[in-house]
Amino acid sequence: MEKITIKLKWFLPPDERDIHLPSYETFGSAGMDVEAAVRKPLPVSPGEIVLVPTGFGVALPPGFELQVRPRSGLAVKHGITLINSPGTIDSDYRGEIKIALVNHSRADFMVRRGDRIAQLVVAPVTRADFEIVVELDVTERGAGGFGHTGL
Ligand SMILES: O=c1ccn([C@H]2C[C@H](O)[C@@H](COP(=O)(O)OP(=O)(O)OP(=O)(O)O)O2)c(=O)[nH]1
Repeated sequence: MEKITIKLKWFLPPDERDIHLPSYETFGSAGMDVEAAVRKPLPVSPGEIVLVPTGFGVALPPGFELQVRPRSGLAVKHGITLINSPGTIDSDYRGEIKIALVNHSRADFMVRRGDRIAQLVVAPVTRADFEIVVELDVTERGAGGFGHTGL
């Protein structure tokens, strides 16, 4: 398994670094769970979007991104997911990473300090240039899409 090192900077003063660094929960986890660095419990009403601080920022090596993804348990049990899923952390971003939660349930949800609210997946980035052509090559699918093979 490939492993890279990511520089991480706390955005919290030393006496508020009780938040755990993002970490893999099991040997085979693809994502590192990330904790909420809220000072006090933060309610998320039905339909509401909140930006939750994580207390840290990173400098990714060029050629990598971090994808911010929902946790399935929070989504299925509480309707809590990410409004921008998957969020993109660019390799040149130097601000605090924030998690854009949305509450799709009919009940209030409370985000508490240290709650594992999302997961971060390290991913390689491939960039592309465009080559302008007059015609695209012919395929069996053609312009079929959006369920044209049936549901
Ligand atoms: O869930 C997220 C998504 C983004 N970001 C930060 C890191 C990312 O590098 C930056 C910009 O994100 P993005 O490119 O998705 O936002 P944009 O709306 O295109 O803004 P910008 O014009 O600043 O690039 O915001 C987060 O902290 N959390």
